[in-house]
Amino acid sequence: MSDPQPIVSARGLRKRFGRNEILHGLDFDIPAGRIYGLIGHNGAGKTTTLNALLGLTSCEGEIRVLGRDPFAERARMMEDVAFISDVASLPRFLKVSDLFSMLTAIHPRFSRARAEGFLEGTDVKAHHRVKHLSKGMIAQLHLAIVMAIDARLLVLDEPTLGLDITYRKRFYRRLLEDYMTEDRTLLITTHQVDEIEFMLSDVMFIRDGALILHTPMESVGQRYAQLIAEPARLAEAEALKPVFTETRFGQTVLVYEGVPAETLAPLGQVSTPTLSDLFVALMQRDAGTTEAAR
Ligand SMILES: Nc1ncnc2c1ncn2[C@@H]1O[C@H](COP(=O)(O)OP(=O)(O)OP(=O)(O)O)[C@@H](O)[C@H]1O
Repeated sequence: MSDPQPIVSARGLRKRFGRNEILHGLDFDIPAGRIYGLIGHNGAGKTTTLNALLGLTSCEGEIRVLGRDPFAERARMMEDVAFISDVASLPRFLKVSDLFSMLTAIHPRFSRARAEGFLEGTDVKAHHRVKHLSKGMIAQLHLAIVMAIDARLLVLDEPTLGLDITYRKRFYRRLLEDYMTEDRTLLITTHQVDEIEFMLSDVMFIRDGALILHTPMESVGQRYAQLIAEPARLAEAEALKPVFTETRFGQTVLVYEGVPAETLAPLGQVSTPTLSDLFVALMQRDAGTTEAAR
């Protein structure tokens, strides 16, 4: 059963480092059972947002995770949360078996048997030291640890950094097929938007510390349309006020918000923008013309 209470709830979330305001008052809810992508450029505030909801940094405004204040009740909250930053974050000097012992000691919902079961048939053995594993083997170990933690909220910050495309794809497929249930919620940040688009239920775009898009994936196609304009109809296409225009290989590509596909169809080839196309379009749009989705 999905929980009607949001798993994460933020109101007016602000973060300052000295005189620099990094997060400018974020408002959002993440309901249970959803797979959220938090997407933004370098320095946009993704990690700071994750740190705020993991209780790793104090913030102004209000934030609740699983009904708790993450900063004040971090230990209790983390019993139901799994967080892994990037694959390089595993302690390199430990043997795999020692790592599992450590995790057994520190995480009440870590199942050693499940992690070991997951590694059966891979090249990663209990006696291996992390520092002697290849990046691909580390990815398998990383995934085994993630899958062995029975968490209600799983937070992944650039989880596949440095991995080749095969391992990245495998990582996400196993996560989706073998881990996700309607009682679990996943929040993931990555720069490789195309690779997670297939699994997301919702997306948030963050730019310069502000949410400029927060929407379920199914409504992206209702709100946005992309047009490759026929050259003869370009002036008409531009008159419909695209949010973004770009020339690619001699073709003019325009992205629209709130313009029906039927209106655009006579002017060229219409499609729903991919998440990466939408990201480029909305990130380059003037800051004053964007607005959060809900
Ligand atoms: N401890 C800190 N002290 C001062 N400024 C900081 C600190 N941590 C982050 N920042 C600044 O806050 C801004 C947001 O950083 P953050 O790490 O949240 O971005 P990000 O979206 O995760 O970027 P990336 O994709 O590069 O990881 C950056 O300008 C960064 O320089």
